[in-house]
Amino acid sequence: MNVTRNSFPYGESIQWFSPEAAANLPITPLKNWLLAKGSLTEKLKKHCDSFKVTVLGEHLLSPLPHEVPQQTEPFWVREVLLSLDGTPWVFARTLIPQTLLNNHQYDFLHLGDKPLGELLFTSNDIVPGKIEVAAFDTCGQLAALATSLSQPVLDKLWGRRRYFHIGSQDIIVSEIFLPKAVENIKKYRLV
Ligand SMILES: C=C(O[C@@H]1C=C(C(=O)O)C=C[C@H]1O)C(=O)O
Repeated sequence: MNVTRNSFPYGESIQWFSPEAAANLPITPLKNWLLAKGSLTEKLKKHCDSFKVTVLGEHLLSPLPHEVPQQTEPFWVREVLLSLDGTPWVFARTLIPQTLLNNHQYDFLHLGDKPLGELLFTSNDIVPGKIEVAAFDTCGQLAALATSLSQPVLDKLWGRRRYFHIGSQDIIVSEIFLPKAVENIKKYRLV
């Protein structure tokens, strides 16, 4: 894996759509992964012996253009790769409002290689919200990341964005399925 923290952030600005409004959603089983409501970490762990979170970078950053409308203050941005048995399957980018960083109930700043989902899905105060979807071009920044991971991008990369409500604040988690994930999900009809 020859990605480095030097290229962080990798995130790419895109228009997200509600699944109902999205054109040409992929067919199942990939569609089911895009719209699954539970922890992606737990879902991925069922399909490997070794699951790993690799942090590509974490920092207070301004959102990408149009990423968080009406918001100007910086967010804590965390980008990771989720790998199954050494192969990256998912690129994830999470935006955490600064006001939540002072919330001592959740230690977002020191997650390290612990999956964020283990925190988000174990608190009754964190409420999963809507899911949006998007398809990233084969010539974009995330496609370049996949290529650098020795995963040629022959088709659009599908991703989803989920909102997690904590009080009046939202954590925004986007997850893009890399070619190897799509290949295995389709080949073995993984659920
Ligand atoms: C939100 C979840 O956490 C996962 C882990 C992440 C991380 O550690 O940064 C980011 C996105 C998710 O794929 C989940 O498991 O559903």
